[in-house]
This record gives sequence, structure tokens and C-alpha cells, in this order.
Amino acid sequence: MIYTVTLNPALDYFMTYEEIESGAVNRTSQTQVSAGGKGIMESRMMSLLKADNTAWGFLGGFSGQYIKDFLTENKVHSDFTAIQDLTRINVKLQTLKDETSLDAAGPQLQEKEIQAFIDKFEVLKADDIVVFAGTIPKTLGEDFYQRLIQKVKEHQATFVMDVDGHKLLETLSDHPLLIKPNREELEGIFNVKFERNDQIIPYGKKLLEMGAQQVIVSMAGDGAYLFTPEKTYFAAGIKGELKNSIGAGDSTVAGFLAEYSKTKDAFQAFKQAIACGTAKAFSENMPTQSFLDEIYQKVNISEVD
Ligand SMILES: Nc1ncnc2c1ncn2[C@@H]1O[C@H](COP(=O)(O)OP(=O)(O)O)[C@@H](O)[C@H]1O
Ligand SMILES: O=P(O)(O)OC[C@H]1O[C@](O)(COP(=O)(O)O)[C@@H](O)[C@@H]1O
Repeated sequence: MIYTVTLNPALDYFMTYEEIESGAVNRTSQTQVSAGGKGIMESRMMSLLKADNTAWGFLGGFSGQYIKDFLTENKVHSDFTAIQDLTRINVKLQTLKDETSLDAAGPQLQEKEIQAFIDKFEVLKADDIVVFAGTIPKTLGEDFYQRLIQKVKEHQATFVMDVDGHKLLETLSDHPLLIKPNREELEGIFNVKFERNDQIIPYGKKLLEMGAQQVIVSMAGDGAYLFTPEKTYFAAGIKGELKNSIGAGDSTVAGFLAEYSKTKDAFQAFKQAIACGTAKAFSENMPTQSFLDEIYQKVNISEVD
């Protein structure tokens, strides 16, 4: 079983404008609400791929209830810990020019809610995979992922980290099955600036040396690299109309895990990862199965060095 952990889910409120004038009243032409948060997006994509998974995390208030109902209606299995406070609402502004995220800090959590959540980890078995994704609400403390990783290890299960920058580095010595920084996050981690994508290669390999079992570095429209201890692969970016790239990275991780958990074949898993990330970026919502299949046919992966 794959468990996704979203400590800080979000009701994503998408607002579409031709352009936004700062300091003025802007009237939107289109709005849309979606169940978000990185682990939740991953669970949604894995469920589309019919990979067994359960979404864990904290949900509260009307926004939390919306997400819970949305997941049930869309046949995404979840087992969230109920909280008193309100699940955050993140505003996603889309204009003809670009996408802007206005993300909230997240709810206050009570000690008994935190304990109820930690207790869930007792069900873990040796072949389970736990995906830690996204930011941590302030009340949990910056080291909360470390505590959860110890729980995963106690049960001989494996884990995947889909978190930002330096929090990612702290987990490498515990050998995550997969990490997926994007190009900008990788620049931040190593304090470098890439002028060409191939300059990424030594840094991807470095993350393997530091303890990650497999590394994907995603580069939005430029595709992605996969680093495994045996080989490095490059997936070319696929051309198409960008509709909504929110969740493209989450879908990449989901595609990889859906395939890898069944076959343990990193190359095939990378193919599915690229198809899912791209199909998400080219869809307003989650892609349909037929669109996913169409994009899968266009995935082009080559071995590097
Ligand atoms: N504009 C785009 N065109 C084509 N593919 C895209 C685009 N944006 C994202 N993707 C696909 O989704 C993957 C993840 O996107 P990226 O933006 O790098 O991740 P994140 O959402 O984590 O920042 C990319 O590796 C690529 O396969
Ligand atoms: O947990 P974080 O890092 O604050 O991110 C939350 C946001 O991430 C998302 O899952 C989107 O992920 P990406 O930013 O990787 O596209 C949104 O649904 C949500 O609003």
C-alpha cells in the first residue's frame, strides 16, 4: 500500500483573469475550486492510475469537509485525522501571462489531534511506501517529518520525500526511495545557477551520493532527468498547450510510484511519471485516462553518458 501524507492540505481556489492590475479591483472571468495539497494531488493521480493508495493528513472545517467529500466522490481512498481548526484556502491566480500562488500558513493543531495522526503509522508493513509531501503547519515543528520517518523505519517501510530545499537534505541519510526537486529547488539546495540543463547532472548524482535511492529533477516544459545508481536518463519536454501546471510535479511523483510499486522498474516508472506530469500541465483539472494514454505515446527518454 502507498500512503500519501499531506500535513497541510489546501482548498485551492483558482481565479482566472486576462491580466491583474495591482492596487485595483479585478473582476474574474472564471473560478474553480479543487482539493489540493501535494499528497492529495498525488493520491488523486495514483487513484486515476488505479494504484492502491490511502491519503493521510489533517482536515478541518468547511474547507476540510469539501476536500473529504471531493475525494470520496472521486473514489480516492482517504483516512484523514479530523481537526478543530480550518484547513487552509490557497488562492491560485491565472492570467494570460503567468500563474501566481497565494498560499496560506495552515491551521493550529492540538496535541491530541497530532497523537491520533501519529498512531496511524502503527498499521505500516514492510512493503508499504509513505510519501511525505508539502509544507508542515507551524504547530507541528520543523522536525516533524524526521519523527515520522523514524516511525516508517520502525516498521521497515520505505518513504518518498516531496518537500522543499533544505528539509529534503536532512532526510537523505535515511535513504528515501525517491526525491523530486525541480530545477529551481536544486539551485537553491546547492546555491548554484544553471545556465544549461545538462549542468544539472553532477548535482543529481550528488543527491544519490548523499543517500537518495532515486532522484528525479523536473524542469517544467524542458522535461526531467532521472538518476538511479546504475543509470541517468533524460526525458525530453513534450510540446503542447499549458493549461494549469499546479500539481504537475505532484503528478510526476504519483506516476513514478504507481508504476514502480508494481514493477520496481525505474525506467518504466519514469515514463509514467513524465506522462502524468505533462498530462496534468496540459489539463485544467486532472487529465482523463485517454489523454494520459495519448501523452504517454509521446514520452521520449534517452540514456545520458
Ligand atoms: N509547460 C510544460 N510543458 C510540458 N510539460 C510540463 C510543463 N510543465 C510541467 N510539465 C511536466 O511536469 C513535470 C513537473 O513539472 P515541474 O514544473 O518541473 O514540477 P513542480 O510542479 O514540482 O515545480 C515536468 O518534468 C514535465 O514533465
Ligand atoms: O504544501 P505546500 O508546499 O504549501 O503546497 C501546497 C500547494 O501545492 C499544491 O499541491 C500544488 O503543488 P505544486 O506547487 O507542486 O504544483 C497545491 O494544490 C497546494 O495549494
